[in-house]
Amino acid sequence: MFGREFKRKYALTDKGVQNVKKGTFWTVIVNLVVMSGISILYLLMNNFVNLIKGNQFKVNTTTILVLLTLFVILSFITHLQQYKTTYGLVYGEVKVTRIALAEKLRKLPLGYFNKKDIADLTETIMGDVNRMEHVWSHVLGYLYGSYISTAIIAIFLFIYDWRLAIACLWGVPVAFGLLFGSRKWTSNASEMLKQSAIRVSDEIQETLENIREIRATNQEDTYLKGLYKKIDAHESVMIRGELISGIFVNAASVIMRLGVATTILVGANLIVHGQIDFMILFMFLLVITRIYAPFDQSLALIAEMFVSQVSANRMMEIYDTPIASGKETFEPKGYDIEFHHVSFSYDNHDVLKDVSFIAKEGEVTALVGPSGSGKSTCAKLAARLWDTNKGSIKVGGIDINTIDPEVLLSDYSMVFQDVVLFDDSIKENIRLGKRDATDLEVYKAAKAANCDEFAHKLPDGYDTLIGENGTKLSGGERQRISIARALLKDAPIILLDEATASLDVENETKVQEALSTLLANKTVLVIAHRMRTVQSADKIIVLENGRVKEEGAPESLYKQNGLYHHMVDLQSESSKWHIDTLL
Ligand SMILES: Nc1ncnc2c1ncn2[C@@H]1O[C@H](COP(=O)(O)OP(=O)(O)OP(=O)(O)O)[C@@H](O)[C@H]1O
Repeated sequence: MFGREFKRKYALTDKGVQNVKKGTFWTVIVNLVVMSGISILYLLMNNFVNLIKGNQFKVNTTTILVLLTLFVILSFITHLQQYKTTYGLVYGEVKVTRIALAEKLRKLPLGYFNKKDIADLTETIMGDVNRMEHVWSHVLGYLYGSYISTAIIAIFLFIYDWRLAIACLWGVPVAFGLLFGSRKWTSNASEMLKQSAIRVSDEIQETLENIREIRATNQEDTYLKGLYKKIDAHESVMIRGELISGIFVNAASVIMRLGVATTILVGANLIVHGQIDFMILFMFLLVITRIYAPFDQSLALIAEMFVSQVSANRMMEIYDTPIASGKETFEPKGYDIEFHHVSFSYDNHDVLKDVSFIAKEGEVTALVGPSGSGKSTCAKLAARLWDTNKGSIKVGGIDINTIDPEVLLSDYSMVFQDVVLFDDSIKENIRLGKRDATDLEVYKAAKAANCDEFAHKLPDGYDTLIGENGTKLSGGERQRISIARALLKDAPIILLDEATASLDVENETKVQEALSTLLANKTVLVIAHRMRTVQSADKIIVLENGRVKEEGAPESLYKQNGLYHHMVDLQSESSKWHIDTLL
């Protein structure tokens, strides 16, 4: 009952399954103890009937008082245990699950995030885990405990009088059958609700992120109208979902309660024919109230369980996605990067086709080519941010697909176009390059990347908080922090994707100096649109439509009169034109 399938179905950890087992056990005990209270009521009623008939009490009052006291004590202890095991332990499960999901996401290949949007993943870690928390604490133990205790009580009832037992219990399987039959509708409604909630939060996120552009283009009304439309749609889906589960839960509850009527009918019939006496019917009616009580609550819980299945499936999908794994040691012979017939596509969009080249250690290799030709993709593949579809990439003779990405990346310094900064101080953002770096090392790298110039103008210098993704800084300042980070890391492989694109000429010259110290004797792969930044490279690879079109040293390549030649000429033409028109 509580095996692997159960664990997967409710996205539980091993400890979580153990806790549900404990919760179930104590729910069974609670239900049986409560049921034993009914025997005391039965004894009291029996005494009362004897009193009316003018007979002696069957059980004396002291015994009944002792039983009552025992019942109260047992009830208190068992309810307390049930509370502790069901509600208390589950909070640990929530924390462990959130950490496990975040840890898994950290190890997933970038391709996974291409298919999922961030609002969706946030909804899983926060919303879905919250929903499951309620199922783990309030539903599973209670439901499974009620199944088991009812089965035990049903066996006793059947032994006592099978006719009354059937009259009393027939409604239970029918009500549950109806709910299980409605599962498809409730699950669909829940999935639709989740999707519409994600659409609303996506829209809100997009509006907030692009607020400047929306204002600049006077699109506030259009955006707000779109948002209101999505909120309205979400409300309708929510009402429809509540209605569907409400209809089925109430119908099931009514069916189950019909059991009271049939028990009275069958019991009265049996009394009339002298087959049972009134006290037996009375006992069955007492038992019914206790059997129905947990099931009545269970009907609503089952509906919640179906709905929660959507959340559990979404969590399991993250758990089940294979991570980019590999060996934990990386001992290459040198740091040459070799692309061997590499092909790659994002989903079904072919981007690189049979690309082969070598970026040698101690040299600067530049990737150039028209926009969209696959330059950045090559850099991302070289760092195993994505895995190749065909061919291989070797560093120092070792296929990088066989190395754990985290281990591999410790040998890379990267400065990409889209700089990522955290809402922390400038100093801590730079220290990300080398966790154990001293303040002095951080300042040295910062100075080399020309961060001094802007950091000293800020109120708290290097301790100034820079806002989410560095919103309080300019593009060039953000890029200099990213370069300082790379300088601090000082790894043997350097990937620079438009590293100095956001800098003005003065800053670019200074940062280039710092970069040239960093680049000495390393394997450097540079992507640049501006041809003058790659003219000092040792080798240039020209990409066109995902294929290597030309390859060689800048001067000899220029002489070939091919695409590179054309690009260099075009850029010097356009810069002349730009200056002329400005003048
Ligand atoms: N994450 C992604 N998901 C889907 N397609 C992508 C993704 N990243 C890039 N692409 C597509 O892959 C192709 C190559 O992109 P890439 O960024 O490698 O080109 P690039 O040569 O670096 O371009 P640019 O010079 O404009 O930066 C483009 O058509 C782009 O639309």
